[in-house]
Formats: sequence, structure tokens, C-alpha cells
Amino acid sequence: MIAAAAKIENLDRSSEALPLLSVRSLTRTYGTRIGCADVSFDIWPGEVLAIVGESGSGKTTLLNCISTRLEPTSGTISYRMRDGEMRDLYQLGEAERRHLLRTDWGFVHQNPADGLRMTVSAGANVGERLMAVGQRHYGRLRATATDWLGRVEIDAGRIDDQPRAFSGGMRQRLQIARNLVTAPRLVFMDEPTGGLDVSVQARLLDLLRGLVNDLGLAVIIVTHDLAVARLLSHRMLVMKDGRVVEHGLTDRLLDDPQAPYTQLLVSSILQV
Ligand SMILES: Nc1ncnc2c1ncn2[C@@H]1O[C@H](COP(=O)(O)OP(=O)(O)OP(=O)(O)O)[C@@H](O)[C@H]1O
Repeated sequence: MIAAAAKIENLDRSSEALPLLSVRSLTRTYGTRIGCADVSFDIWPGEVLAIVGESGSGKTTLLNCISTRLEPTSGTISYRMRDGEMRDLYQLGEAERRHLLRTDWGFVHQNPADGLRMTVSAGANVGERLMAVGQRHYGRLRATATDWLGRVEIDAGRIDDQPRAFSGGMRQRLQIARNLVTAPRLVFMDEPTGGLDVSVQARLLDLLRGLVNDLGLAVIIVTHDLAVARLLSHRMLVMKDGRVVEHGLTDRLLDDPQAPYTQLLVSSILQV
């Protein structure tokens, strides 16, 4: 097990260090139903934040609001752009927002088919993101795609195969390569190991942990699996009925949960 305190050592949380993303009083309702309510947190460069909670607790709603896929009902989300300026995400123009989504951010979906183009080759799936940041040279695109396939443990001989010919685990690894090839600063992950066999999950988690550390990525990962949160994240937000019931360093929170709901969640995994 990796201790969160050790993982967070390299993070610059000094007073001069500024957050990459700040969420304040974020609320999203669906009619009279609460999706998420009054959520506030910051995330720093290179930090992994896990959002955990049972089904219906508001994890997906929160992730979709932060990644500008779903408009909040109220509250603000600010992001530090590459020029250092903190901008309100919902005040960005459409072109700026699309540029962020295609270059500075990644989004790893639970179902790889939602994040891949299933009928173009694996190499093109990776190369396409590079073309979005202006790379055009075919030889270089192919060389980078080959390198990235290797990094996610896909045989270079499969570069011309379409992802529909890949296993679930390979598809997920390809989706990760497609997202990371542009060196994003922030990656959203929605249950990235959900729906995979346990042994495939373990291998993918190991790979993800290595890439996140090597690249110094900031990650916001939604999971209902506390073992995934323990392995990958520095900090955790625990949600229930759309609200944050506990927020803190992962190891502290899992070893000494304070909120009754977190105590219940932790004790339920200890019993299996
Ligand atoms: N499109 C929608 N219309 C109405 N209510 C919605 C909609 N999407 C989500 N909700 C409600 O918002 C609340 C939070 O749902 P959300 O999907 O964010 O939870 P979750 O923690 O991601 O659940 P799961 O782990 O099952 O995906 C739930 O009560 C849900 O019924």
C-alpha cells in the first residue's frame, strides 16, 4: 500500500503555490432533486483527489459540472490557465473551453467506447489528440503514438488495429494513452477500472499509478471503490446525498474516519 502522506510529499503546498482548480459552493439540482450541493474544494498541480460515495451520492454530477459537461445551478469553478490566470470556467468562450478539453485536460470514461473512436486505428486514436494541438508530421505522429502504445503496454504491432478488436483492458489503456499524449495538467476519471476483471483492474491501477506519478498529473477520480482511492489518491471527498460529508488526506481518512457515514463505508470494506 502506498501511504498518502508519502505520495503527497512532492506537492508544493506552500503559501506561494496556487491551486490549479478551485470549486466554491457548487450546487446542481435536477428540478427539486439534489445532484450535488454546496461543494467546495481546491486541487493543486500534481495532486490526485478521489470522490467517493455510494450510488446516487452525486459523484458523477460533481465531475460533470467540474469538467464543464453539465452547467451548475449555482457556485463557481475557477481554473488556472497555462498563462497563470485564474478563470471562471463558465465564463470561458466556447473556443477556449474546447481548447482546454482537447489539450490541457483529459477525460477517461468508465466505458472506453465513450472516449475512443472505435472505427479508426489505435495509432489514429492517439495521433488525433496530437493533431488537435497542431502536430501534422506523419512520421512524428506515428512515432509518438508507438511510444505511447508501449507506455500503456500495448504491442506496437497493434497500432493499425481498431479498438473494437481490443479487449476491455486494452481499450481502457488505449483511452488513457489518447488522453495523456498531449501532457494534460488535469485529468478527470470516471470509474476508470469499473467493469473490468479483478486481475485486469489491478494491472490497470498499477499502470495508472505509475503514469500519474511520472507525469505529475492532477487527477480527479470518481470511484465507489475505496481500494482504488487508497491506491491512487492523496486526498478524498466522501459524498452522501449530494453533499460532502468528509474531506481529508486519504490515509488519515481511511485509517481514522470521522463522519459516521465514512465509518460505515470503511467498515463495510473491512468485512468483505
Ligand atoms: N439527469 C438526471 N435527471 C434527474 N436526476 C438526476 C439526473 N442525473 C442524476 N440525477 C440524480 O442526482 C443524484 C446524484 O446522481 P449521480 O449520478 O451524480 O450520483 P453518482 O454518485 O454518480 O451515482 P452512480 O455511482 O450510480 O453513478 C441522484 O439522486 C440521481 O437520481
